[in-house]
Amino acid sequence: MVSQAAYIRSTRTSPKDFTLLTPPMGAPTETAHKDVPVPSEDASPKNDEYTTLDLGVWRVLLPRDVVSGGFFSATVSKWNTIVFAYPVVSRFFREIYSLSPHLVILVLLLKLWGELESVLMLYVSGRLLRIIEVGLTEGRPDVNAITQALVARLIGVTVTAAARWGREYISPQLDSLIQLHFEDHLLQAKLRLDMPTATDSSSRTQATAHDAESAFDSLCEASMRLFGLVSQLLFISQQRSAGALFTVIAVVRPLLSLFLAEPPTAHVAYSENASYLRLRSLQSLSSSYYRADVIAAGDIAGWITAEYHRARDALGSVASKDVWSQYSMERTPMNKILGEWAGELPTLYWALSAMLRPEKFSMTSIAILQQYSSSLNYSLQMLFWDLSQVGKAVTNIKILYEAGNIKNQIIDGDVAYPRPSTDISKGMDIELRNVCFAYPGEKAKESALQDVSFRIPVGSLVVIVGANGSGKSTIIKLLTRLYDTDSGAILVDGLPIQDYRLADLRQTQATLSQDHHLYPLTLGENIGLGYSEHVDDLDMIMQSAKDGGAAELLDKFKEGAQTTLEPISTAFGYQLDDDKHKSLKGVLAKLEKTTEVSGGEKQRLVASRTFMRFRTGKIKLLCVDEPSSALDPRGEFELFERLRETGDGKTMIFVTHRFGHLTKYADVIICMKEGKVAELGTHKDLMAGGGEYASLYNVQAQAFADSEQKNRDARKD
Ligand SMILES: Nc1ncnc2c1ncn2[C@@H]1O[C@H](COP(=O)(O)OP(=O)(O)OP(=O)(O)O)[C@@H](O)[C@H]1O
Repeated sequence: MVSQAAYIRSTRTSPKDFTLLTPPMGAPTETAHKDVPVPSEDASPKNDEYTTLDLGVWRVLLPRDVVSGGFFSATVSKWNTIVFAYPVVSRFFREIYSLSPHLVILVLLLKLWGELESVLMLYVSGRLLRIIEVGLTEGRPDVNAITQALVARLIGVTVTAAARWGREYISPQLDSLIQLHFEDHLLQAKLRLDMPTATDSSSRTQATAHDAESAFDSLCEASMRLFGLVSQLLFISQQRSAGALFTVIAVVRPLLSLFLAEPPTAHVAYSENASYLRLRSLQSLSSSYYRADVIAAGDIAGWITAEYHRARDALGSVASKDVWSQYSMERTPMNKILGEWAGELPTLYWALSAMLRPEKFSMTSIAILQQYSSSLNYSLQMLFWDLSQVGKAVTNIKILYEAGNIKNQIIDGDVAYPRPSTDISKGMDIELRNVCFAYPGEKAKESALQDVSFRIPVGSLVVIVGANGSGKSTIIKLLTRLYDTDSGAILVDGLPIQDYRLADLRQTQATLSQDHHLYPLTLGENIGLGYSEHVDDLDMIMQSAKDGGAAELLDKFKEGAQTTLEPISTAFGYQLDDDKHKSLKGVLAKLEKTTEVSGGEKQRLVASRTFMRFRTGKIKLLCVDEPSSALDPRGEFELFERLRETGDGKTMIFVTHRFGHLTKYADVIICMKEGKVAELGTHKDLMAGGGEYASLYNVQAQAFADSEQKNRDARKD
């Protein structure tokens, strides 16, 4: 543990001074620092609310209030956290109690017994020792009394073992109830998040349902432990052989350890050490994730190893052990020495008592006192540990409940869509006016869309083309309100898109892109969820599968639409030996197996979901974003034809790189370049213009011409 003095000193000196003045064991010396690129001061975040500390390769940011106030400030702040969190903690307990009152009461009673038992055992053991001592001094042991004490002890031990078994048996049932209850809470909280909020790490909830279970456990343990400790203190201070003075002496050591110990404080840690980061990157290249790439690259294993050794040499002796271990290292041996001295106080007490009042002392008294002091020491240490978990538990409970209140960045509108005056069977009228948009946290110099304007009349077929990164998909994401524009406006049927109720708007849109995934559900559900009210309608599902080109795929599987391709895997093995547990390993391999489909087959399933969506009869806008990269040419042709036929009369937007037959049907082609509309018009107009579109088209046309020429030459030969 870091001493309080060293801890406070770190706040008064610069991080660099701190490292030089009081290097922790194994911490870098200045020479070691020279071997590695030291991050410039400017690179570190600056803030009045925290101070920095360098620990090996790590830079640790510590909250200034805790650092300057040290232990007391940390304790007060923790206490405040707990007191102010009372309403939320009481809601937490009420909810858990309502899940199963009898289980909660039973678990609490069993925990309570665990604490009472330690006091009872102190009493019974002391009594047994005394009876034996009297018997030994008188040369006539009191067999009855000894037997009674032994039986009492045996009963106590038996009840304790039974209570422990009961707790182990019952607690998992309550834990599961708590976990499922809060999993449900988090499920709903997460499902209501919009795209920018869900992908924003600052608003993403860190709590898990498992935290609820641990929080309940920590809070109960801490309360019970406190009860147990108070009972022990009262019991020991009432004993003739101990008394109040001994009780105080016995708790000095654990109390001192609390003052000397570094309280676990909130902190942020990161490493900017280039050699360390390089080591981690190189080490990750051995993972299965990169296996295919590393193999495909030829023999780069030698290069990886050599680079790893170079980075390791450059890192030198700078400690890279985890932050917590380094943070917890003692700066001086004084704390340990003081702690050990304090631990000797009970011995000093009984040694002095034996010298000053020999008539009142015996070996039995010494043994009993030692029992008392070690019992108090243990209970206090455990209580401090439990209390240290209470702050974390309270914080986690607050995070769990706050997950339900996270504000979505996309604000819902209140106008119903479609408006009663519009024709429900027709498409959407769309206009973009000077739209600018940058993704949250985007690192590129230019934003994704800059001053984009165009109009798409009801029922048009629009094709958006352009180079990679030119902003095509971003337009689709704004039209489906996955994101909102930074400036400018998107008008839908003449009104700003933000005015409409999101749920209404989404009901009228169908999107198909290569970003869509298969759900870990049945194939039927994967298609049927395009129209959730008919998720079990097998006829409708099969018809949609036919439209999306997935009907043959469903036929391939024994269980047809009931097949689950990627079930959630729960199988795991533990300490399986290659030779001894061959059959078990075989079972595990079978359990882990998922049914694979090809990339094109996956795209057909996702497309079928879109066709299912059309069956709602509410779709007014179809957005198709390059969904056919893995489809064979016939598959792609058929998909586009069926989409065109199905969506006839609706507004349709296709994003594509392939200048195939779609462009010839297009009412308008929008050609994007570097986030701006470069050109807009029909295929004929744009070809005649000889601009960006014509140049992209000609590259593909040339490739076709070349391959045709090759074929002709080959036939001649
Ligand atoms: N989630 C994101 N976060 C940050 N930047 C993004 C994100 N998605 C896209 N971008 C950036 O926005 C710009 C436009 O991307 P967009 O996906 O719209 O291009 P695109 O024309 O569809 O490209 P492609 O043809 O490769 O699919 C690119 O510079 C891209 O790097």
